[in-house]
Amino acid sequence: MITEVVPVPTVSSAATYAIPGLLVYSVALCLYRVFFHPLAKYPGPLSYKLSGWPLLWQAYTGDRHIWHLKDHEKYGPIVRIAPNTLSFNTASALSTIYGPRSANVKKGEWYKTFDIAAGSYSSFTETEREKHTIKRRWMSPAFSGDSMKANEPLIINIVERFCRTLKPATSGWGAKWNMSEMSTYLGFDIMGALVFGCDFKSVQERRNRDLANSVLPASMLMYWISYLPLAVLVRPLLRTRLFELVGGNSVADNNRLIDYASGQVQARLTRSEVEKNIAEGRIDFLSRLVGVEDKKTGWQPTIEDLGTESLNMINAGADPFSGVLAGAIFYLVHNPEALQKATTEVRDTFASPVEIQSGRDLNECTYLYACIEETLRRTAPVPSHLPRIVLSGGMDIDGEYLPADTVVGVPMYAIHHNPSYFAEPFAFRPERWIESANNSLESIAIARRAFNPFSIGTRQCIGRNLAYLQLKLTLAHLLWGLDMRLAPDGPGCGGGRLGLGVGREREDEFQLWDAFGFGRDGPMVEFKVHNSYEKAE
Ligand code: HEM
Repeated sequence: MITEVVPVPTVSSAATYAIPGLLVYSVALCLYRVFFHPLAKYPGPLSYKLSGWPLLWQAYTGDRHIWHLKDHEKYGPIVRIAPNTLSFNTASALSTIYGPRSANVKKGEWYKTFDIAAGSYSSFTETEREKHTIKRRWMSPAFSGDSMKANEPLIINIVERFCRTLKPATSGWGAKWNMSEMSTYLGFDIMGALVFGCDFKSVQERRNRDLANSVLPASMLMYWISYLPLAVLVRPLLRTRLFELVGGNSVADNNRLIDYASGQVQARLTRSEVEKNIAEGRIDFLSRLVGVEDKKTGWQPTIEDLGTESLNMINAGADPFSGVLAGAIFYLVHNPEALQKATTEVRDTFASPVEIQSGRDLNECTYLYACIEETLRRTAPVPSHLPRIVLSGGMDIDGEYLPADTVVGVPMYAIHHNPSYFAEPFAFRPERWIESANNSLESIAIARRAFNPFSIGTRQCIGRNLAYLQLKLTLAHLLWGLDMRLAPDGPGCGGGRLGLGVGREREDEFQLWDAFGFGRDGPMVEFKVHNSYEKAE
């Protein structure tokens, strides 16, 4: 009997077909992306049009915001920054994309990786609009005016402790402090107290600094990983040992933070426990969220929802505040005239530190407020895009029709340094926010339209008022009690310098390493006790 021999494909014969096939596919894809793609007509470097890898690299290095600014300077208000992504640098695009509830966009794929390791999406990363509306409703009471008022004494207490830690024991200038580090601990202590009701004292004691120090590296890691073209494949690996081995300390840190948050949730699992806590005066944000049912839909948070949300409040709440505080101190010590004006205003307004609290007097510190606004402009904590994806039906932005699935965004650092909205954008000028003979209401309104450190619209920061309160209270207490100056050997730390990288040359610019919350260092600052501080004690 003759048996028919069926040829078995060998590795080499498979490669004979696969390699040319892959080459043809790649060439066809490149040609399509450059010449036939719906975004083909928009300007941008060729490498951006071909693949998303340049964007990923920029996110990985922390330089993305600088690239966006440079690309807009070179190519104009609309730049194609990845095959499917457009960046806009106009106030009109900002309000079209992020402003109205009816805007035909939702949060992009990027968000689906950021905090999924904790088991659920938070109000920050939820991309589905209806689900987000429910979560936002759920969170709102924690951020209400009443809640702010109830929590203010707690914040003031932690801020006063912070000032006492920085205060030198003698009458001269004291030790130098790295204000990025100290602000990180302050931000963590405040959010730890508000969210979990825990007094970490990481400003004063080293024992809990590991947890505080893990927030930013974990966020920076997840920031660029979420831009991986195949991030969807990475998501299931995020909590595995393999990922810890590959990602190193930042992954381990992220996991430790997740475990801490879920431990706190476990401790409050029943509403009756929570009621007991509240009765005993423990009304932390987490306690407000446990066991609450959405009246309109009947939705109730799962354990994972609670864990992710509390983690999100630490990530989203602590670090942006800390970065902005360090930035404000950087700009004040580098701009003695502004420091002098803000200090005089605070000291003239308040006769003693107990008077420094929310209310009319604090609101009337207009120069202090202008310093905060100017810092938020220069050091927006999310310096690049908040990516939004166009939904079915497409949408018009700045007169351009964009089809569904296009990713769009306005990079904050670029628009905050756009001279069409901010004259001399690289100057620290709090005066630009105050009406005067040299600064009309109209030029302030133009600036305001492009100013969006907390984003705008339905997805804008829920902690905005809390963040302003924290910034005002901290700066007012610091300026009231202490004189501050750049440490004599401090120049160079925190600012730009030649050799630090393209766009990082300005010595008087606080350097940001792009992420959600940004990487930073310095300034190195010394403090001296102001007379009236001594009298008040
Ligand atoms: C200076 C301080 C802060 C800045 C500049 C800031 C900035 C932002 C920005 C730009 C967003 C929008 C993110 C996006 O669209 O992807 C956001 C969202 C958010 N922020 Fe803040 N933030 C600050 C402080 C806080 C604080 C203190 C909290 C309190 C927990 C907080 C909680 C949140 C939450 C929960 C979201 C998600 C909101 C939503 O999508 O509904 N942030 N923040």
